[in-house]
Amino acid sequence: MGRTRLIVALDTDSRAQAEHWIGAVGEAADAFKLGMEFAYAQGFDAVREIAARHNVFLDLKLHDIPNTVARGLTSLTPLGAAMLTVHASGGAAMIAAARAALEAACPAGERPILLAVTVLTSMDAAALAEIGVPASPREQVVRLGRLAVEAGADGLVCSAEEIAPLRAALGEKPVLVVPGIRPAGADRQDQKRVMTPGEAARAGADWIVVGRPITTAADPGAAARAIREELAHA
Ligand SMILES: O=c1ccn([C@@H]2O[C@H](COP(=O)(O)O)[C@@H](O)[C@H]2O)c(=O)[nH]1
Repeated sequence: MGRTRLIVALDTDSRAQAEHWIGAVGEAADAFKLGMEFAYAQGFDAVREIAARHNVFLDLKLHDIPNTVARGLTSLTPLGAAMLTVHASGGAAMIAAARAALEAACPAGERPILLAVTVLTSMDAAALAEIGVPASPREQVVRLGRLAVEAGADGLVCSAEEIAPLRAALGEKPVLVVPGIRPAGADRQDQKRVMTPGEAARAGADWIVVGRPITTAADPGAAARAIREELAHA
């Protein structure tokens, strides 16, 4: 097995569906992602219960003024998630406040990994231009990635296309978590910046995040195991 680990995104509003996917995928997943859809529908007790049994990436993408993000993260830490997200575009002060809040809320060495989402993998250059950003996704990801890591983020969420430029700019230390993963021939759906699991692994992803290619498969367990095989042989 290479260094790249698999996070399966449990994008559902149903606890029963999430538990079914967890059971089907089993040890093929290194972690499970819970996001807005699950947390808003099922509440944080359900998140806590799953995090007590599994490695959980709680992807709520906080984006607000520094004080509000800091206090929000403080409230999330008792849930036991291993990784939490904020938007890098919230700025350096917000990210620094997020890091300080996690350090204050958790014993040394036990805090969740703080990840900053750079440019959503559903966005291309045209989508960035629409919001007034006259840069390529690659340029914007490196700009925001540098800002976030210098402000205290432990890692970044980016597409596989930006792994090499981020490593060149920031070295090996930041944890790179990579959604926008599609097995060869799979539908991109709303994702714009995509690569296959093997390509992302060869590019140096620490983690890949895969949702619908696994959860909508006829056999989610087999789909997850096939991705693990691809990672192992990358
Ligand atoms: O830039 C981002 C940040 C987060 N995500 C999340 O990853 C999964 C991807 O799901 P797929 O079904 O494999 O497309 C999903 O939970 C997103 O919220 C992302 O895609 N891009």
